[in-house]
Amino acid sequence: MAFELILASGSPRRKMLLEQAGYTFQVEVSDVPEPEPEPGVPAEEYVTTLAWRKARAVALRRGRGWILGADTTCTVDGVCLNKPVDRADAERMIRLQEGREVPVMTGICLYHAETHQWLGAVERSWCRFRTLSDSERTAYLDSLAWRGKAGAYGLQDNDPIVSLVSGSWSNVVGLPLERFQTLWAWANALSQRG
Ligand SMILES: Cc1cn([C@H]2C[C@H](O)[C@@H](COP(=O)(O)OP(=O)(O)OP(=O)(O)O)O2)c(=O)[nH]c1=O
Repeated sequence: MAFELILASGSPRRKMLLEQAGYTFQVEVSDVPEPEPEPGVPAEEYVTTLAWRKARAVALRRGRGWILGADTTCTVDGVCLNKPVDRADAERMIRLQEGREVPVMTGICLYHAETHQWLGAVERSWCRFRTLSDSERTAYLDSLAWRGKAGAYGLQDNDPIVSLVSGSWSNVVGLPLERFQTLWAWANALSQRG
């Protein structure tokens, strides 16, 4: 028997990934605040904490089912690059990443609304950002393709400015499907045990 799954996310990429992987689920956006990490907080801890908060917020509202929260960030020299707030912020992020290999982390949390049991995981992949000419950078910023995406880019957009070097593709795009599959199997086993 499959248990109820709710995706606590407004990310169209997370919904797409979960649908393409064949899961049946509903969507309810958490809308929890996403403050920048405190100095010294490792990116892994930051994304897993936010994933937990997103899942828990929806769990407390709904009161039943398994709730999936996730959070994605890119890091450069330990600094998290989240979703750019505007064009200048996107440019700052792109300049920081150009010519470098950048780790991308997604934390996920499955939170059971009835028992308050939860399972968490974090995945890391590496992307390479090409060095851009001034006109390429301007054209990219003009395209607005950076909007709503951590690190100001979308690997799924197949733009040659970014390529996957190692690790999971789905992790970069917002949901590490391999990790999720394992957590979901655990969640189902927990629910079956009662
Ligand atoms: C690095 C990268 C991120 N992203 C996206 C995935 C996430 O939607 C977003 C990171 O922001 P998040 O804060 O993780 O997620 P979100 O605000 O979009 O959705 P919610 O909090 O409701 O779950 O960046 C891509 O689509 N492609 C990429 O290559």
